[in-house]
Amino acid sequence: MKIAIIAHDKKKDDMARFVTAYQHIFKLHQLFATGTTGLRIQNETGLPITRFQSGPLGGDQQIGAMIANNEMDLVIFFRDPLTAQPHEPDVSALIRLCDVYSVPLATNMGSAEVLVRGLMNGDMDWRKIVKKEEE
Ligand SMILES: O=C(CO)COP(=O)(O)O
Repeated sequence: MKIAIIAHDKKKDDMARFVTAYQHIFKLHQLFATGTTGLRIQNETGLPITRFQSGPLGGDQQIGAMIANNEMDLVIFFRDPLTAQPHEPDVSALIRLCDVYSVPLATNMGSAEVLVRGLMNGDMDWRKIVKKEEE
């Protein structure tokens, strides 16, 4: 599965801990991330990650493009709901595209736990069928 990992600055510590805790699962999948989040995760876990631009420089939109092309299976996006982001429209657009394409999205650690455990149990296998139908 292709998984996008994104965290706003105040949530990057949480994301680093989360990916480290579940690296036995993440290492079985293809990881993508916005620039700064990806670098941090790469440095802390050693997992291979395709990194896009930093979020404010277009990284959210690059991940959004993958969603629109049905190339992303799961998005884990630890948003900071207490800090205004200069690229808030990009953040909203990414979340909107997840809803448009029914791509599972976790915006906090509580829901991310459920999705990653679901991934481990094969609950996300329906994505393979969706992708085959598109071919
Ligand atoms: O701003 C972000 C998502 O909206 C995250 O971008 P970085 O991973 O580059 O900090």
